[in-house]
Amino acid sequence: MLQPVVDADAQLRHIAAMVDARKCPNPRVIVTRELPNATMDRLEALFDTVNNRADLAMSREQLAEAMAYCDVLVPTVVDAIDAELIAAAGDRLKLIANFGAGVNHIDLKAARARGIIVTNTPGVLTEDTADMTMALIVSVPRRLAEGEKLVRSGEWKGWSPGGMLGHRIGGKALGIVGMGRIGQAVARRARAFGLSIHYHNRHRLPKVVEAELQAQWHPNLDEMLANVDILTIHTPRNADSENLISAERIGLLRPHVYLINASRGGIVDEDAMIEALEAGSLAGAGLDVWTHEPMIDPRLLALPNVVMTPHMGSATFEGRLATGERVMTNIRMWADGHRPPDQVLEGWI
Ligand SMILES: NC(=O)c1ccc[n+]([C@@H]2O[C@H](COP(=O)([O-])OP(=O)(O)OC[C@H]3O[C@@H](n4cnc5c(N)ncnc54)[C@H](O)[C@@H]3O)[C@@H](O)[C@H]2O)c1
Ligand SMILES: O=C(O)[C@H](O)CO
Repeated sequence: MLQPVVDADAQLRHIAAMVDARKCPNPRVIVTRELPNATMDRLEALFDTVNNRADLAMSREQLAEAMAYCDVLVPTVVDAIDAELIAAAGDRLKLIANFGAGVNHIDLKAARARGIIVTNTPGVLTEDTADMTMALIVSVPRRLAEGEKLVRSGEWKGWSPGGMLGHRIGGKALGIVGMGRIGQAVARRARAFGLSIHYHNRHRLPKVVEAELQAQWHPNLDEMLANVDILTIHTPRNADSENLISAERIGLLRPHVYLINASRGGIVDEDAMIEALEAGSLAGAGLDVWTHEPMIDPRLLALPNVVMTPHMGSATFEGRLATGERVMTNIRMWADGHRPPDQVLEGWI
């Protein structure tokens, strides 16, 4: 008779002990930046939390100190959690529960090498960011910022047939690069504005979703770029999307095209985009994110056909509270010994 290779009871005891070891009933949580009061209060009620109650990002030294003494770090997009900081983190640090969807400021590979789980907050910011993107899609061709500036200047002389003419968006072709949550939410809005939807994504969407969005898949990004009137970017910034909209690809866009980016700086070659705008080979841009945030290339400030917002795509009171809840769910699930629902893995985001 075959003998079992391992004693099943012993194996179960071993698994139970491992789960217990992972349970962390009252983890020390350090939050790097002031969050909504309700979120900070709940974090303090639920965990052994140290909130940074200042609306100032931590210095690198403060981050290193925090990472030496906590079980869970709650950073935001402005905290560069690079390989060096992760390598120097204390043994206690087991979870980085990011307050936000994008995690390009965290070195996922280095975190995995140290056995540190990283989570984000997908879904709760989707509609707000799509609203802001849609606002940029409308604002740039219709010259909203220029019009607002004219009224404020006191220089407006009244209505005229040729005054403030822009371009209609209805009937135009919208190209969406990155058709995930936000890309799809933008597509829904854009359909209502009469735009036709074209998309390029790492994976093709299920036929039923394509049908609902009336979206046409373009496996070849270059081919899509050469045929759209408005281009909007919604991929995360990752190894594959870095400089995805390169100088060469900007060169494929027709001169009447508007480029919108509410995803991340670094995906679009900002220098090449500015040169195209200055040369008139790109009609305009709507930008919520920047290559060197919060520094803005001064050449952009001089361009009237660029609408600029300060990384505020997800900035709603409701969205911030929901983001906080998502962070707490991830911490609670992890502390109870489960896999947190929003774990992100390098190569999957
Ligand atoms: N401006 C803001 O305030 C704000 C707010 C929220 C999110 N964001 C940004 O938006 C990004 C997208 O968020 P989401 O919730 O839609 O993410 P998501 O994961 O739901 O969707 C991303 C999509 O991009 C695709 N993708 C990834 N890399 C690609 C590549 N190289 N080429 C083509 N497709 C690629 C993925 O397959 C996925 O379908 C976030 O990562 C974040 O950087 C910005
Ligand atoms: O990615 C996000 O959630 C926003 O850009 C803020 O981090």
